[in-house]
Amino acid sequence: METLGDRMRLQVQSQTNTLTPRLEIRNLRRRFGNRQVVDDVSLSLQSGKVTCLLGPSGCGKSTTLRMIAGVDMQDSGEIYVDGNLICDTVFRVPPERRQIGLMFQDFALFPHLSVCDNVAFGLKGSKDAKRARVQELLAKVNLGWAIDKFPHVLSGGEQQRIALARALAPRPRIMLMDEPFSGLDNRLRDGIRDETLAVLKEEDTAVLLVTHEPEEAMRMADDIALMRNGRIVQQGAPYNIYNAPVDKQAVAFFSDINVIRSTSHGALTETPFGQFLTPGLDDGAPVEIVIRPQHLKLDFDRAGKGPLPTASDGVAARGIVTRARFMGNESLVEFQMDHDASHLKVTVPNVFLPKEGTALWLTIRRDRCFVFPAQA
Ligand SMILES: Nc1ncnc2c1ncn2[C@@H]1O[C@H](COP(=O)(O)OP(=O)(O)OP(=O)(O)O)[C@@H](O)[C@H]1O
Repeated sequence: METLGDRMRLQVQSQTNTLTPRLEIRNLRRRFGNRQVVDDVSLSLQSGKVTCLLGPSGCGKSTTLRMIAGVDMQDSGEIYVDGNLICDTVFRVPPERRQIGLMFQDFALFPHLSVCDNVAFGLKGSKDAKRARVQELLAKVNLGWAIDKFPHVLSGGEQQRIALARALAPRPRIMLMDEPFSGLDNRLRDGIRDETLAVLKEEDTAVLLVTHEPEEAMRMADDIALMRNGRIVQQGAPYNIYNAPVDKQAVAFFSDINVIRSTSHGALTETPFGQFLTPGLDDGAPVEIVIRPQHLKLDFDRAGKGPLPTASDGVAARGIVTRARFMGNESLVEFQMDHDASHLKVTVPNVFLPKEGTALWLTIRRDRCFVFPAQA
C-alpha cells in the first residue's frame, strides 16, 4: 500500500522533474588565441520553450551553440541534459548521442534524395515506421504533398520547412537553431517563423535560437538571453528585457535612442525636462537618461511658451526642427535643443512633417525613461 511518505516522495520527485531544465550550461568558457570569445556563460532551457541568444555579430553566440552541439569543446564549464552531465573538460558524450537537433541558415537538403528520404535520414526502424513519422511531420509543416518530390522543385521556404521536419524527425530533446530564417526573403519569413514555432511547441522541444535580430527574438522567444562580448548581460522575458534594460546598450539594441546627459547631486539630477532620482550615485557622477524616440511628445510653441509641467511628462523643453522625414507608419522629426544644442529624435504616428526651423516643445514620458550612470 502507498504510504504518506511514498506519496510525498513522489510529489517531491515530480516537482524536481518539472524544475530540472532540459538543457543547462554552467560557466562555459572558450578562448581563441588571446580572445575570450565565450566568457562564463550559464543558461537553462525548458521543454516547449524558446530561448533566444541575442547579440551583435561576433559576440560568441554560434561558438556557444557549437559547444552545446558537441562540435567544439569548451575550455571550462559543464553541459547537462535533463540533469545529467553530458560534457565537461574530462567527460564528453559525442555529438550524435546528445539527442540534439540542429538547424542552421545553410540548411542544405541532400539534393539526390527525395523529401521522404531527406526527412527520414536520421531515423532508425522499419521502412513503414520511418515513412509514418515522415508523413506525420510533413503534415505538421503543411507539405504532405511533397513527400516524393526532390528538393530542387521546392521553393526556399518549402525547403526550410523540410529542413525543420528533418531536424525534428528523430524527436530531439533540444533544438539548436543558428539564424535559421536569415536566408529567407522578408515576405516568407514571418509565416515560416510562426509555423516553425507552432511545430516546435507541439513537439515539446526545448529550443535555443541564435539571432542578431531583436525583432526575431521578440517575435519568437519565451526568454531572451542578451549576449555581448562573450557574456550574457541580461536574461528574461521579452517584455522585461525591453522595458527594464540593464544599460544603455541594452536599450539601443532594440531601438533608436536619445541620451540626455546630466550630473547627480544629492541622489537627484536636474535636467531641462525636470528632475530624476539617481539613487546610489555620488555627487558629481555623470548620468545618462535614455529614452526611445516614440516616448517623447511634441507640442506647439505659443508665443515662446510650451505646455505646463505635469507629473507624468515633466517639464517641456524647446527645440528647433532640423529635419523631418516620413517613414511609412510614422514620421521621424529631429531637433536641436535650445538649452544645450544637443540633438533629439522624436517619432510621431502617421504624417507630421514640420518645416526645418520650426520651434516646438518636447516633453518626455517619465515612466519610459531609463536613468543610468554614464558609461566611459
Ligand atoms: N575556430 C575559431 N578560431 C578563431 N576564432 C574564432 C573561431 N570561431 C569563432 N571565432 C571568432 O570568435 C568570435 C565569435 O564568433 P561567433 O561565430 O561565436 O559569433 P556570433 O555571435 O555567432 O556572430 P555572428 O552573428 O556573426 O555569427 C568571432 O570574432 C570569430 O571570428
